[in-house]
Amino acid sequence: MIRVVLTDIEGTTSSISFVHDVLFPYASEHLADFVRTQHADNPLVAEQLDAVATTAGVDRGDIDGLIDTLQAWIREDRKETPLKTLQGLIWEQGYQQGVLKGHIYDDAADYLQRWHDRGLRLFVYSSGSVKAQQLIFGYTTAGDFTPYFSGYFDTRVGGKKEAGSYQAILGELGVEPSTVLFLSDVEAELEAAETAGMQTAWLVRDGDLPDTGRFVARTFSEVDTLLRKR
Ligand SMILES: CSCCC(=O)C(=O)COP(=O)(O)O
Ligand SMILES: [Mg+2]
Repeated sequence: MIRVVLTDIEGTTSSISFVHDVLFPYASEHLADFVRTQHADNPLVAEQLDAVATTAGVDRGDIDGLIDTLQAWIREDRKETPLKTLQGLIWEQGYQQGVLKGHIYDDAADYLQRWHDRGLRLFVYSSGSVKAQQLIFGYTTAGDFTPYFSGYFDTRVGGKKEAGSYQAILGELGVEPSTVLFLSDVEAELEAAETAGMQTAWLVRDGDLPDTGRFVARTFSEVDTLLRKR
């Protein structure tokens, strides 16, 4: 029986276009100013810049080079943990100023609440940092959804296409793998979760439905039919 729902964000609870056409451009626009004003005073920012310098082989004192690297990573949609941490800190300002409002599909909003109220435990696993996850769900156009979640996981447990990441999450949750349903729009992530023993549902929000042996759903309402059966 499924007792835990672990959900992806982009393409699953929230639209890809919100992330790519709103969040990423906002981070790109404010990155240089944010890094230049914060890099000396904020230890968390300094730590991320250390990691960018190491990963990219850029001199740590070359702030322009580090900013150029981060801008390239945003364009390439790289899931690098220091970029994701910095993006979360930059988006925080936008959400707090009311410039950003998180997108959540109506059906996701509806069923996250219903599943929580039915006693299922809900967790997030996204490439966005835990802070970014709490912000997108804390400041949605439909209100604050953070009370429904029991916890959040980001790339600090590992990449989303690696089975080891799901094993690490299972270790932290302390539950049987088959009691967890992982929701995502990316097949390689579903495969990794299945390797770790989780059940999965593939959210296909737009376009043709794939011909696959996996459970495929357009909406969380369709996922609910699976939850009620298993
Ligand atoms: C937490 S909102 C921003 C999402 C993000 O930065 C991203 O890269 C999308 O990753 P996901 O794993 O949710 O597809
Ligand atoms: Mg996704």
